[in-house]
Amino acid sequence: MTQGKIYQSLSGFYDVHVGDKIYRTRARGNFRKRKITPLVGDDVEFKIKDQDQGYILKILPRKNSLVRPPVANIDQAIVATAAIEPDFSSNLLDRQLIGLEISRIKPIIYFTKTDLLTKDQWQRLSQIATDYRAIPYDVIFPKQAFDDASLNELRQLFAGKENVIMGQTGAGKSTLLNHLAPGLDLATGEISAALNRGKHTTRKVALLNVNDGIIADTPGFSSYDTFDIDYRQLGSYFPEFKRASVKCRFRGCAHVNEPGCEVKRQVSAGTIMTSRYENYLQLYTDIKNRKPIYKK
Ligand SMILES: Nc1nc2c(ncn2[C@@H]2O[C@H](COP(=O)(O)OP(=O)(O)OP(=O)(O)O)[C@@H](O)[C@H]2O)c(=O)[nH]1
Ligand SMILES: [Zn+2]
Repeated sequence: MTQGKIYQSLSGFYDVHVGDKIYRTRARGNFRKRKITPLVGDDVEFKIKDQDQGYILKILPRKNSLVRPPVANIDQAIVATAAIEPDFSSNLLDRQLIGLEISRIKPIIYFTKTDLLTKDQWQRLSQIATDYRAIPYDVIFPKQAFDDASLNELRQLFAGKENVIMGQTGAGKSTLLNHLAPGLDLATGEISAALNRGKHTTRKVALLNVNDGIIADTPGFSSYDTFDIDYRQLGSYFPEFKRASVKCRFRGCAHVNEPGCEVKRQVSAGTIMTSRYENYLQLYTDIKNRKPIYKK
């Protein structure tokens, strides 16, 4: 039996890396019966069949896993966030951040396409970056597209870790990775102007070795599922709400209609972003009113 890590998954095959060697494996039939799908990032035990082929026998316990993108054992996530083209969406960013908080994966927000901003847009977006930094999140807002300072900051943050890069289709994930590690030469796509939708250049999830770290490039997405959490827990996935809530008058304050709510006070005072609070209320209502999922 040999141990390795799944770097890539394609049509039922899993490429398992052991040092420099790659084995093309399949999962054994009983995984399917037990409804277990191996994920990119999984550490597995497998049996070598021929020289470079094999069967996965066992998936080792996962530290964590994400549904979208489907990866396992991730330390931190680079959230590629378009400043423009497509327009910055605080709702999309906050949803990604909440998903990561739920999975206990550290987010790093990287703004792309800051070079395309007009002066006014630049001021608005760089203020937004500052506000996210205060939450606090690691935020990289490049002065020039792919300047050395931003790339080096990112390289330092992800060295020695297992990372994932995520973000809306067309956000610039593959382009960013190509700048980080020019040897990768990943395909990138022009955004279709007519549809204003990305072309979905990246079709699969794959791990790449980049500057002493591992990174998963992932396909973009256009929508998000709602989260599998209790609506009363939602506030705890907003670090700045969680911090403020110790000063709310009521324990278990939902920060909606309660008097003496510190979160609402800080929204009025401008120390909590209004957009974050609005996104919170919207999600809170969505999750609260969600139809129960009946198990068959
Ligand atoms: N001006 C500018 N263009 C960028 C930047 N980043 C990406 N682009 C362009 O945006 C388009 C989409 O970039 P991709 O890297 O393919 O985007 P992606 O997020 O990997 O997209 P999917 O693979 O579909 O998920 C390409 O035409 C890139 O050249 C940037 O910082 N500045
Ligand atoms: Zn409150």
